[in-house]
Amino acid sequence: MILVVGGAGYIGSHLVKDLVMEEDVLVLDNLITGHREAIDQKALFIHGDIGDPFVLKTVFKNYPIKSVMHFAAYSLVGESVLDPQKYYENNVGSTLNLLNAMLKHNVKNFIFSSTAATYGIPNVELIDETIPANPINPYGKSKLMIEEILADYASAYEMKYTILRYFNAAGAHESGEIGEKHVPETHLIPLILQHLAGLRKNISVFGTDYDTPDGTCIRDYIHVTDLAKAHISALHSLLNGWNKSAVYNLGNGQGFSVKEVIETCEQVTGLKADVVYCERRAGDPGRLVASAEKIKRELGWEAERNLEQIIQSAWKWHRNQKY
Ligand SMILES: NC(=O)c1ccc[n+]([C@@H]2O[C@H](COP(=O)([O-])OP(=O)(O)OC[C@H]3O[C@@H](n4cnc5c(N)ncnc54)[C@H](O)[C@@H]3O)[C@@H](O)[C@H]2O)c1
Ligand SMILES: O=c1ccn([C@@H]2O[C@H](COP(=O)(O)OP(=O)(O)O[C@H]3O[C@H](CO)[C@H](O)[C@H](O)[C@H]3O)[C@@H](O)[C@H]2O)c(=O)[nH]1
Repeated sequence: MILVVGGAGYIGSHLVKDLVMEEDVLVLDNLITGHREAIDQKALFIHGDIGDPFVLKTVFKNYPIKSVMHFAAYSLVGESVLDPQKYYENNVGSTLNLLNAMLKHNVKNFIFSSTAATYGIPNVELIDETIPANPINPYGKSKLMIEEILADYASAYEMKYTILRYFNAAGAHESGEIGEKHVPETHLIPLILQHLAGLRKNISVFGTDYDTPDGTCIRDYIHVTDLAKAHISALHSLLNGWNKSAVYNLGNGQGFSVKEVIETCEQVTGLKADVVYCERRAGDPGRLVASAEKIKRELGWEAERNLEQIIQSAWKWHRNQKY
């Protein structure tokens, strides 16, 4: 059985929907930002918090967990600057509880949701895993702290881990049943689509003076189903002992500016966006694009869906929402 912590959230619920096809899955989630109805019915669900040692004891004593996938975290960069305590408590403190409970119950395989925010503002075209981590906000730092703890736990306690540093997750499940539902929503693609669906007056572009061809920020958007598939590859590799502990970027290797994303949303939907140009948002690097060559080389995974397919799947889901 695989324990998916945070499996009621956006990315976790997409992974669960695919993973239940091949494994028994137990979801542990406190539903603080997740949604009960997003959890596939074939998965078991425990409503609880990894900060609670009793919950962890119950889970690890009563279920034959062979591996843990850990999606649970707070992940709003701006909020992490205003309230770092909240981020270090949950993303570091509670995650440490989880790791220690795993050790106590002799569960040694761990897959961790990390982020491109660990790189900070690297001044390179393509970011590969040799670029030194240098996070510039408490969110990115909280993720890097766990990465470092994992390296120490792996050498001291034979824990095996895969760290997956996602770039910009987007898109929805092909079934149209689940999609990106953050409250509040801060991510670019869902905000544009909510605007085009008539739920927001306009879409803001944060900054037009970046050192990029059209002056707006460039990001690497990766389909949530491609992310789910990478987790399943990582799981196979850990369970079959194919690979050592490792850190991998997950991206498409292609960058799109904010303006290009808006244009692609317009093309996909056939609707015209009302765009408002604003000041830069604090802490946004101008360009973040992954090299995902390492995971392709070592695990054979690569992203299969492009920006247009990401937006098409997201739009299919948005149109069915009753807000
Ligand atoms: N969305 C992105 O673009 C992106 C990019 C890089 C990394 N990530 C990371 O991926 C992971 C998932 O992101 P998401 O967008 O699906 O977020 P999300 O908020 O939708 O999902 C997080 C889930 O974890 C649960 N949770 C939080 N704290 C918990 C706790 N202490 N105990 C139990 N459950 C808890 C929440 O209720 C929620 O269901 C996060 O770790 C995030 O930092 C996301
Ligand atoms: O209304 C908006 C919202 C966003 N943007 C811009 O669109 C780009 C993408 O912004 P998102 O908020 O969608 O995503 P981020 O790149 O800020 O952050 C995402 O990727 C990061 C790593 O790169 C972290 O992991 C983080 O958790 C995850 O949400 C940025 O340039 C942002 O300035 C706008 O112009 N207008």
